[in-house]
Amino acid sequence: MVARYGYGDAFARHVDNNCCRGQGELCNGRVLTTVYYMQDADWDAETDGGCLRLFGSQQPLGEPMDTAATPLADDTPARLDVAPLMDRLVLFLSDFRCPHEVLPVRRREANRFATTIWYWNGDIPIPPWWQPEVHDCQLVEV
Ligand SMILES: O=C(O)CCC(=O)C(=O)O
Ligand SMILES: [Fe+2]
Repeated sequence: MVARYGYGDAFARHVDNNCCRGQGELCNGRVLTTVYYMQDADWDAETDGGCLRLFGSQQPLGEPMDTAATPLADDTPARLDVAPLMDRLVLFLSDFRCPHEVLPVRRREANRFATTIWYWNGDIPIPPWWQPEVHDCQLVEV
């Protein structure tokens, strides 16, 4: 998936696969998330925003898992802000262990481009409720 975030765009905190150790109603089979950033090389995260913010696990590790769809806790502190710098590749686990969000883009006229590829567990069928979302399908000149 290629995504373009313009001025003010953000992506609220979420996990890419709301799943606990392969179990749970909302499992969608995603195992590993890879994000590759492609915007202008002069992107300055301090002024332009758009960082990928990574949080700690949404459930304690090493304890019995609640495999029901788990609400995203909003009280765990951010672990790391990753600047979406040109040519940077970020990999993280898709499940409950890696909640994340995209902070708002703060520069007018800016385009934050990211290509996201999810590595899939082929044993898990794509659930009927999960359909790839199409957001803003304009072609953008770069
Ligand atoms: O663009 C990013 O940094 C992350 C995007 C993301 O979280 C997603 O597409 O699920
Ligand atoms: Fe995500």
